[in-house]
Amino acid sequence: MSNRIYVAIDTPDLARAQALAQKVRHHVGGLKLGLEFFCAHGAGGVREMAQIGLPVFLDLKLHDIPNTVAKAVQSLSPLAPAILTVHASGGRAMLEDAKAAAPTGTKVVAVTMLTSLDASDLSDTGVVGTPADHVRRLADLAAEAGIDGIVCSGEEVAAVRKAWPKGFFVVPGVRPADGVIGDQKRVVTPRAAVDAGASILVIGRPITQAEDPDAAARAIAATL
Ligand SMILES: O=c1ccn([C@@H]2O[C@H](COP(=O)(O)O)[C@@H](O)[C@H]2O)c(=O)[nH]1
Repeated sequence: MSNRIYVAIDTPDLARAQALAQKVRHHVGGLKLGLEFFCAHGAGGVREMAQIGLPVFLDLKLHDIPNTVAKAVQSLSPLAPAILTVHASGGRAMLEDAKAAAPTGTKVVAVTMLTSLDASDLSDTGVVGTPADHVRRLADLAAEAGIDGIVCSGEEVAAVRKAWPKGFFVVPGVRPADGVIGDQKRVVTPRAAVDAGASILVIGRPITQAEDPDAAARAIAATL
């Protein structure tokens, strides 16, 4: 893949989202639209952003009973996103039904453990074991369910790729060495994520909050 960076366009403002995407379009490989954007603009907003000409990653992290998730995936199908997320913890049947409902060209990837969580957060939710154990368990489940790949942090991706060489690994929680970490907890640099086996990197604020987003995207791309 020529450019592994998907820029997270996290804003409810359509004009700002379009302007940001236009600014960085030559130095990223795709646009990631999440809940903040989708709740404000829905399918129409996604279509507007698709006109920029980059692959669209719809990061809606669907998580519900299998029938509801499958119907949601069907409703999103006309948008033909390049990538769509569901939560791995929705379980085997939900993952299987989500994949079955998705268009052929859409990669369905399962979020394992959010990069904003650490070992202590995991324990707060009653999960026993380390983040690496938890991610590995959910990655195995996703692979068995026929999902295309997973979302995990750069700290786990090498181990899961070893067990699932053909998987598609999405890594958010990516920060340049001098970057502001903010609410993320399991963080690696862009270079470290790629070296560990990330298929694509999701990078938001280090680009979108930079004084010059295009220069920030270009500088990160140059490290890869
Ligand atoms: O585990 C996850 C899953 C998704 N995300 C999303 O990625 C971006 C990261 O934005 P930054 O500004 O680079 O922190 C954001 O849209 C999240 O919803 C994640 O961070 N971690």
